[in-house]
Amino acid sequence: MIQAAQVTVRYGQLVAVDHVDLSVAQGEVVGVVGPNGAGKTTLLECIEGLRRPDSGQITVDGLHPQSDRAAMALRAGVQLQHTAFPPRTTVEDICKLFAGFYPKGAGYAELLERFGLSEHRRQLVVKLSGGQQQRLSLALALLGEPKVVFLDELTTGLDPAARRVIWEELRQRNEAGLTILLTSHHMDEIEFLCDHVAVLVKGQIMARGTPAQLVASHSRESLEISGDHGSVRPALEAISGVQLTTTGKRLLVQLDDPALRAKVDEILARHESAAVRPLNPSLEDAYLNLTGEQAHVL
Ligand SMILES: Nc1ncnc2c1ncn2[C@@H]1O[C@H](COP(=O)(O)OP(=O)(O)OP(=O)(O)O)[C@@H](O)[C@H]1O
Repeated sequence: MIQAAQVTVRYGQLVAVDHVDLSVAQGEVVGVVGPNGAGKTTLLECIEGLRRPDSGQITVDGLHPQSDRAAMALRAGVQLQHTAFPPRTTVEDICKLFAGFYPKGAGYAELLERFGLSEHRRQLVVKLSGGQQQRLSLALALLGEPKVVFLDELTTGLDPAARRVIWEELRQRNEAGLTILLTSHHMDEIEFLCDHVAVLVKGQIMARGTPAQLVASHSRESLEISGDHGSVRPALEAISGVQLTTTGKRLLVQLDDPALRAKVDEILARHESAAVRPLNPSLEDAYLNLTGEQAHVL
């Protein structure tokens, strides 16, 4: 459905997207994750046809995103990271306007109901809360029953219940064949929705795979120690390959090699005042390890 080959975008001296290859099969859900400024939005804008890359080739369902714009608009739905709505329009006005763009766009009432916006249909769009505007922009992206949607920071600013509704809606549409390319900073969202993930750092893809593959290859065995961890710290620090991070009253212990666990356990057994909890490896751990340099800078 989406083929991007060697896509490069420069803003002056900055290479925001650097020879990126990305392919998304029909019916697949792919997430692009990465630190702020990694180039995710820029890459999506190129695939959506909103920005021309300096070099590289992109096709979406066999179309060229920029030269086949009219045909693209009928097949692809887009939710931008920020959407500016016209100031004097109501929710219903904007839905009617968008519905008019598509042959199958009339059924917006159901989408508004699904996304909890029915009661706001006569309200000015600019008076919606940030989360409500986000839900509206997602409803508008789905209005034309597209074959593929591009969702930039899908649920940023949404309350937990709204996130669940949106995840379920997308999952159902994906099961019915919708292809989804999204960006998100929420690893739980990526794990819930995505078949594949690409990790973008400084414009380059530095890892890709299923969420489970990324967890298996890039997360480290971790333990959390609460209680009296001050006394145990020096002994753990002395083990090469053990990383310690203090988070509030807790000590996070990460092992570069699972074989170090026996040594760590031996030390912990001598310090009974320290309460130990093993942490399940997660996509967030894998992400932080992959983008460690950026996490460190922050
Ligand atoms: N129009 C622009 N002109 C100049 N530089 C830009 C422009 N848009 C983005 N950039 C720069 O390009 C880099 C990539 O930005 P981009 O918005 O694609 O990152 P992102 O991964 O989407 O970030 P975020 O997670 O913060 O949304 C950043 O360093 C940004 O400052």
